[in-house]
Amino acid sequence: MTARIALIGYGAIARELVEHLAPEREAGVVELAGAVVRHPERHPSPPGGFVPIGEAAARDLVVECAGVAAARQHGPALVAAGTALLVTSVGALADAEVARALLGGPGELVLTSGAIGGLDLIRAAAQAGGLDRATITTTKTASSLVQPWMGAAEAARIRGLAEPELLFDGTPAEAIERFPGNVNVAVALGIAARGLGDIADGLARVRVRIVADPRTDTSTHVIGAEGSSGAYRFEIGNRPSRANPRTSALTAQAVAADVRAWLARRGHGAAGP
Ligand SMILES: NC(=O)C1=CN([C@@H]2O[C@H](COP(=O)(O)OP(=O)(O)OC[C@H]3O[C@@H](n4cnc5c(N)ncnc54)[C@H](O)[C@@H]3O)[C@@H](O)[C@H]2O)C=CC1
Ligand SMILES: O=C([O-])CC(=O)C(=O)O
Repeated sequence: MTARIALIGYGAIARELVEHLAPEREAGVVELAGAVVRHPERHPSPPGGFVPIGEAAARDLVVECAGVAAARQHGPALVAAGTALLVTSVGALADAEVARALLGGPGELVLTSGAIGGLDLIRAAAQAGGLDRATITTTKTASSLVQPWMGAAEAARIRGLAEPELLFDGTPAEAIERFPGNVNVAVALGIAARGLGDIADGLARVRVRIVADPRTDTSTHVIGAEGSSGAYRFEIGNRPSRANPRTSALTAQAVAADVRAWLARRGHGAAGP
């Protein structure tokens, strides 16, 4: 049986996902059946063409790869309509009301680990009460951290940095509001660290640092965690996406793996463990 999948967003992640899913499309396991975007005229044509969100809701799976604001705008109604939703902009769940709606069903919600890893360990330790605190230090090229809310002078200063600079040190909720396209991974870490409690409990255990590095060509996430389960450190050095330097290329690869796991769960095809 063919699974019909719609995309929200048709930027770097969505287009790379289309390429990664070529084997499943050729085998007839997946049909990419349209993309929802705000400005079709600014995009190349996606497989299945541009569709309104109401049409996307009728697909077997909707994959959001459009941003935190788009996930908050469209996600709750899709899940309420019973549509399965795979969210890339995991930072959307830093808002408690949005998180409640997304986790409340009846549609299935899948959250990607995206540009990081090690969340299985963090989840297991936290659920056992063995994780007290975690940190994530995200380092990216200076220009990829410039945000629309920064003044022109601040943006130019960051683009012109000669040395690495700490741009942010605080909570995941604050980090995702200020850098929505850069630190969804910090909220994903907080969700894994929730243990058996609320997402807010997990987010409260995480401290986020964002570093602009004018000399790097890698997007790095260094995760530390500790508690009675042990002390852990993961260092992830990702190649940035060619199409969007804010985004690690691993993200679309992770989403493709999530789609394959979802297909296997729904009996649409085989996926390895
Ligand atoms: N979980 C993770 O590890 C990661 C998550 N992300 C998330 O994925 C998002 C997308 O990343 P990219 O593909 O690199 O961005 P991009 O900027 O290349 O593409 C974004 C696409 O979404 C569309 N879009 C924006 N707002 C929309 C809306 N309200 N409704 C419909 N379409 C809308 C844009 O027109 C564009 O087609 C990021 O903004 C970020 O939130 C990105 C990297 C890693
Ligand atoms: O792709 C990355 O390295 C991380 C990222 O942008 C995000 O989490 O939003």
